[in-house]
Amino acid sequence: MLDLPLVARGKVREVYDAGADRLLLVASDRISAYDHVLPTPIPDKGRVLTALSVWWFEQLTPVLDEFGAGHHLLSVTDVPAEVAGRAMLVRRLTMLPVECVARGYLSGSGTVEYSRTGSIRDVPLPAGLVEGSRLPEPVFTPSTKAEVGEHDEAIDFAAVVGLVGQARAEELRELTLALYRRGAEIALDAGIVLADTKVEFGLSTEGRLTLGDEVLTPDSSRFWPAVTWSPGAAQPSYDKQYVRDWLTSSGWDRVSPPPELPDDVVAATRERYVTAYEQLTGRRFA
Ligand SMILES: Nc1ncnc(-c2cnn(Cc3cccc(F)c3)c2)c1Cl
Repeated sequence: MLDLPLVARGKVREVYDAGADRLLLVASDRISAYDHVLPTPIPDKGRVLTALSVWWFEQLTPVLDEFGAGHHLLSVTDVPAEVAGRAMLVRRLTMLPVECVARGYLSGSGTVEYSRTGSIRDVPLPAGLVEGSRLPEPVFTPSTKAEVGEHDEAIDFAAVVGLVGQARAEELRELTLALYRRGAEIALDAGIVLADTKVEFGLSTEGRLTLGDEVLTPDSSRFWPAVTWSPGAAQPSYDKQYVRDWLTSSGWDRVSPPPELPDDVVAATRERYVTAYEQLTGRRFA
């Protein structure tokens, strides 16, 4: 354990107080599936997802610049040795109470909402869309942060205005959609469909809108292999499908504590994370 005060613990990540208006975001090798954290770690998952976040911060800086916004990353080397490579030293922000989600494809809760209302939030959609369909335009589908372990609660744009004011709400929507569009374009060039993503923003001590948290990772986004994309059914997850399929085949009831993963599923899943990183960034994962 790090000798820093723990600020927050998620399913697969922790946040520590690094003093002087700084935090340490640590990504573990834990993997979650069907809302359960599995007992078997995926070696290097934390390091791959941290390296991917760092790379996305670099790729998305031009978009942030357009909006006069910044990002919170300070360093990945100025971190304790025991978490080297899987920790980000970041500026402490005053986080805005909105989970900013952009969807470019219909899936999960989006499909449920669409099948009930023919739209997603306040955005009417054409008829005939199915699970996995690409949306005519990406849609901003915000939610409020739930307590740890709970699901985020979908909210509409008016509720975002209520939380952060009209101008800030419009800024969050436009910036979230711009970041998603740029990320989806880069990902598709690398053979990965970025179906949706969740980003979080905060205000820096100077009051500047700042992109926080992790960015465009397979844990904060739906990654689908482009080659298997076929609307009409649930799309296979780029990184978690081996785990999901094995858990289903194991007979696990999805309620009792999940079973250990076999070595071959662990190895194949590790390879998916490494391959996603190398395909997206064009860099070898060390
Ligand atoms: N730059 C920032 N300033 C202030 N607060 C945060 C912050 C706090 N929590 N989270 C979400 C989270 C990230 C990882 C592990 C968790 F358990 C929870 C983000 C950040 Cl990133």
